[in-house]
Amino acid sequence: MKTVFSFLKPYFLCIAAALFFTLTELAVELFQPLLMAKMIDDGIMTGDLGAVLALGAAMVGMSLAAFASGLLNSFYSSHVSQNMGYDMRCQLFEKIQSFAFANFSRFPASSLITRMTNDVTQIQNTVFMSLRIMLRAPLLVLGSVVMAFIVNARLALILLAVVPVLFFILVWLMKRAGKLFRAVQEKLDAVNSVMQENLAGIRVIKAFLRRKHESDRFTKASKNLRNLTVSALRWTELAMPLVLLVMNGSIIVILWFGSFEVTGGSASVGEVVAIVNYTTRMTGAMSIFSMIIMAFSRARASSQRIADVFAEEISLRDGEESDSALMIQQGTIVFDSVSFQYPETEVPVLQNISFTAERGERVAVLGATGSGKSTLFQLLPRLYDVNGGKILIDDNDIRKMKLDVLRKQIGFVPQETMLFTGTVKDNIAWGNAKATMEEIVEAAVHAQIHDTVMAFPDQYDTLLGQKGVNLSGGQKQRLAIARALVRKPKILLLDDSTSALDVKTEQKLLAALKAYSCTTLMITQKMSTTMNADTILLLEEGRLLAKGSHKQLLQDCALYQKIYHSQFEEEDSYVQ
Ligand SMILES: Nc1ncnc2c1ncn2[C@@H]1O[C@H](COP(=O)(O)OP(=O)(O)OP(=O)(O)O)[C@@H](O)[C@H]1O
Repeated sequence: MKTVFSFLKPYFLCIAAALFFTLTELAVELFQPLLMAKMIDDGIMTGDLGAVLALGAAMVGMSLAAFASGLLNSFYSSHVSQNMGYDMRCQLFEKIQSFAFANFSRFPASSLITRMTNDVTQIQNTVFMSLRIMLRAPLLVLGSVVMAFIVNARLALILLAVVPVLFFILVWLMKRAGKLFRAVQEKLDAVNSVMQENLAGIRVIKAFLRRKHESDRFTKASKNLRNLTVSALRWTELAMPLVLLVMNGSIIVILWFGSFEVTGGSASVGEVVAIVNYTTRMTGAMSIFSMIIMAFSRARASSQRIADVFAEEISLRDGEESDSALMIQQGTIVFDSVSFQYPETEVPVLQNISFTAERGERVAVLGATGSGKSTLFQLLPRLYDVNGGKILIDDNDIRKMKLDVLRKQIGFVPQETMLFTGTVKDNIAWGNAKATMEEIVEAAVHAQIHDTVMAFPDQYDTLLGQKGVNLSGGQKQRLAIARALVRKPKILLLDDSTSALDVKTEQKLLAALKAYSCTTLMITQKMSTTMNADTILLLEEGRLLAKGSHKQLLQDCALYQKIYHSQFEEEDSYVQ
């Protein structure tokens, strides 16, 4: 719970106010039975109407004070819990944003979503309850025992014997349930994960008629969640009946001994009534306490899960040089004996890759599927760091550059196009928040999407659905390219980003890119694209098999010749 306490620190004064009003409310509650006893013994038993009225008026006044204190306590409790939850979510979001790709392999997206939503809510609810009633419950129990001693010490001894035993049983239950609730939250992650995959892949699921299969997967995950929650709740639900049994038993014992005390003259009727009243209040408080145990044990588990995210060490260090000399001026890229393997795998994905891409050069990256092309691209904006060798941009090792500086000047169009809910304009400007409308249109024109956008009913204000569902594959790709171009990048990375474009549109797009004089690396499978590149890198199983111009490779590289002939023969056979 250390994490929760650190988030509560800024609200120290509000917490103090909430506790103050809890104590006021509690003081009134504890004095009420005392006044009642006095009213019975000094007013009702003696027939003194004046005393009854005076004590009655005092009781009404105190009840109003308790009401006002309760309201103010609620106000401060919700202020603290909601703001603390807000702070926690914002800081979690910031932390997750700073995660490197390797960190995400330890925290799947579904689990991070549960942590940011459900886990924070569990903590918020518990903080609210704690400030509102949790403190009140143990204090009411303690206060009741003390007041019972003031009223009649002999009868109060019964309570003193019962309360500690009950308290230890409740704490034991809480610890046991806590472990189970951590597992419950993990099962909730699993349900969210299935749900997330289903929503993202709904088209494939329908197309492959896999609804039944997916329903079964969801049912299985939900059943696991239900079963574990039920076993966790069994422990916590044991608490309430246990409290009621023990406390009601205590009342019977108090009445039994009380009757002897009253007969023997060592206790008054009012005293016995007051002690029974305190015991009833304690029963209520203990019942609330047992209910809160469930929330508390769950919040402990949630707090640990949130602490795990905060404790996660970011596996990618930001460069320390803020020197403007380390800005990208030219965009010359040097890969110097670069090797790389993913953190979770044993096998190197790239081995000893060396090449240079001069300013404004167009480099085509070619290779079989799984040969490491996308991985090579991900190393440039430092989505991962190299394991061996180094990457230089304008002679600066990219690990020394500030991540912001580096990424700002790279236009990256990943293989899987990612668009956001919003307008076409918003989606292009996403690449450069400061872009003017002219710059947005200019980028769209160069990306060959402007005419298509102008044909939409609302043109640049046309709303795109989630992930751009209302666009074709080629339209999405061109919008993603426009988003990269609006940054006016020094380096442009196109990861198979023109695969859905016809040859004519692709050629127009490549010609338009000349206006940017950026160094362009493009992964492609199309010979028509490769032929126009200044340099071609041919990858095979993570190694750089050949590099050179189309002419050179066609002369010297057997694999390149094979790819070339296979594609052109294929095209010829289509023509025939
Ligand atoms: N996040 C990852 N974690 C572990 N291994 C990965 C990860 N991403 C890719 N790989 C592995 O790295 C190798 C290279 O993958 P990469 O995506 O770079 O290939 P590619 O040449 O771009 O393939 P394609 O043309 O199919 O996109 C593959 O064997 C792949 O299984």
